Amino acid sequence: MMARRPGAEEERPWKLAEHARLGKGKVVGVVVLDGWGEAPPDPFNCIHVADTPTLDALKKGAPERWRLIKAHGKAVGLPTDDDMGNSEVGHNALGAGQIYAQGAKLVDLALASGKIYEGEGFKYIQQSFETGTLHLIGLLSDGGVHSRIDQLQLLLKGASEHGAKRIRVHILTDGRDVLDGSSVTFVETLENDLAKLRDKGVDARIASGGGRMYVTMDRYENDWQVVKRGWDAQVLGEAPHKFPNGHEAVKRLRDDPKANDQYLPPFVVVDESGNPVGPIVDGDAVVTFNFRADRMVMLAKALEYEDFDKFDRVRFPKVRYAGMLQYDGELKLPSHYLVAPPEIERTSGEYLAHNGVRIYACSETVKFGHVTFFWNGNRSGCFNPNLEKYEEIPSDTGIAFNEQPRMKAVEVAEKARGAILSGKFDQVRVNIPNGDMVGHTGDLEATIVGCKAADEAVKIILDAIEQVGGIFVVTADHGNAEDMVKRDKSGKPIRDKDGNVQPLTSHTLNPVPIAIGGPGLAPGAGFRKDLPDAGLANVAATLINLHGFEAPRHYEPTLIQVSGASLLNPSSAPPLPFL
Ligand SMILES: O=C(O)[C@H](O)COP(=O)(O)O
Ligand SMILES: [Mn+2]
Ligand SMILES: [Mn+2]
Repeated sequence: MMARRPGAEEERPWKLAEHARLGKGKVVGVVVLDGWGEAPPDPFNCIHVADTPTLDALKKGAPERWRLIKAHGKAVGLPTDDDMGNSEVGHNALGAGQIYAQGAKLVDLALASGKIYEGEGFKYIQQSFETGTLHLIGLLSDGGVHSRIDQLQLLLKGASEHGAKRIRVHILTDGRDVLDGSSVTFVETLENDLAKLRDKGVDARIASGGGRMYVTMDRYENDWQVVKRGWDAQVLGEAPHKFPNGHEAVKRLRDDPKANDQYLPPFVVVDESGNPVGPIVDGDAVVTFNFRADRMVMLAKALEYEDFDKFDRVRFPKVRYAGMLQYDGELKLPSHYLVAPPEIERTSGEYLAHNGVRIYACSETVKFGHVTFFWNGNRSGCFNPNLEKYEEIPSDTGIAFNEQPRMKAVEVAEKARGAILSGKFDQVRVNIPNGDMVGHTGDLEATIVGCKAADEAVKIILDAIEQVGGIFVVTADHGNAEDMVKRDKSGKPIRDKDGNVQPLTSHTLNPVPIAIGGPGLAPGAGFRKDLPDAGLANVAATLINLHGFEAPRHYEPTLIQVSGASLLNPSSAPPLPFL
C-alpha cells in the first residue's frame, strides 16, 4: 500500500456527496465492448459489415446520448498519440477516472534517465552477473502494448555496461499487436544488436522462442500448457524445434505456409553438439521485460513461487528474478522489479464500495481480469466481498478465436441479465470480448460473426435494464474490429500484385463510442458538449453520477449534464441544443 500523508483522508473523504439531480437506486448496466472502435463504413470495417441492430439503434436513436471518446495515446497515459489503445490502459482509465502515466512511459523515463540501473530491482539481479547468465524473456516487437523492442535494446546495452557478461534472450514473436510476418525483421534487428555486443566481448545470444499465443503469454490462467511450453524451452532448454540461431529459427518456422507469428511453435537454439545455448540454471538472473502485467503474471508465478502445482516444472532453478514492472501489487508479484508500476489509486470501484454500491462484474476468462483487475487499477480481488461478486465464464481453450467467433458473449450477457433481474446489484458490469479477440486473428468473416454476437449480447443486457427500469452505459476500451486491413497513408487498403490485402490484427487509434440510456436515466440527462476531447478516463465520473453521487473532485470530469446545467459547475454550463 502507498503511504498516505496524514490528513489526506480528510481532504479526500471516501464518502461521496449525493448528486443534486440524479437519484440513487437505479441498476446501472455497464457494457465494455472490447476492441470496438468507430471508423467510416468500409468493407474492412467488420462492425459496419456485421448485422448490429442494437448498436446501430443506440447511435441513431438519441444523438445527445451517443458520442465518441478517445481511447489511445496520451488520453490513456501512453507515451505518444501514435500509440494505439489497449485493454490494460483502457480499462485502467475507465475504472480509475484519472489518467496515469502507464508502464510504457514509466519504463521509457527510467531508461532515459538511467534510474533503472540504480533501483533495487536491477541491483538485485546484478548480483548474478559475475558468475551467472542474465536471461531476458519477453515479447519481441514494437507494438508498445506489452513491450517495445527499443526498450529491450536499451536494456541490453545498459545491462552489459553494468556488468552482464553472458546474456540470453528468450523471444516471443508477436503478429498480434503488429503485422503477422514482422517477426523476421524484429529478430534480425535483435541479432544485429547481439552481434555488436559480442564484438564488445559480451556473450549474448538468442536462446529460445515461440509465438506469444502458443508459448508463455497466456493470461488469467486460461491454459497453463501455454506457459509450460515456454518453461520447457526457456528453463529446461527443451523444444520440438532446434536451430543454430534465432534468426534461422524464425525464418525456417515461417516457411510453413500456415505459419503465424502469434502461434509459432517453441524452439531452442543449440550449439554444434546439439546442446541448448541458454537454459536457465541456479545462480542466473532473469528479467521478464514486458511492462504489461496480464500476460506475464503466470510466468512470474512459475519463476517465483516455491510452491507451485500448475504444471511439472521438472527443475526449479534458484535464480534472481525481476519483472520489468511489478505485475500485481496485491500479490506483490514479482517481489523484485526494475521500474515501479503506476500507482493507480482511489478507483471508482473503491469509491463505490465505500458508498454501499453493490457491484457484479463478469466476463469470460480471456477478458475476466480486464473488467476486474484492470478496472480496479491492477488490483486482484474485490474491495468489499459483501458488496461485490465477480463471475468468470470459462473461455474456450486450445483454439484460435476465429474457430468459435461467437465466444461466450451470450453466456456472459445471460449472467448479466440474471444479476440485473436479481435485485442484488446496483452496477452490473461486463466485458464482451468478440470484437477484440476475433479481430486479433485477422479473419474478417469470423470477426463479422463475432461482432454480431456481441450486438446480441448487448441486446440481452439492454432488455434486462429496460425490465428493471435501470440505466445502461455501453462503451468500449479501444478499436480493433472496425479496421481490419493495413492501409497506406491516404487510408486506402494496400494490395499486393495479386490484389490481396494484408489483414490488420492489431488495435487501432480510433475513438470508441459511448451510449447512455434506459428508463431510469433522468429525462434531461445527456452528454455535455463542452468536452470534445474527452476520453475513457471521463467515464468513471459519469458512472458515479449515474449511481446518484457527485464524483470526486480529482477525477476527470463527467460526460453528462442534466437539463442544461453542468453537473460539476452549473454556472458555466453551456445551453444544451437538444433540450
Ligand atoms: O494481449 C493481447 O491480446 C493483445 O496484445 C492486446 O489486446 P488487449 O489489450 O485487448 O488485451
Ligand atoms: Mn481490449
Ligand atoms: Mn486486444
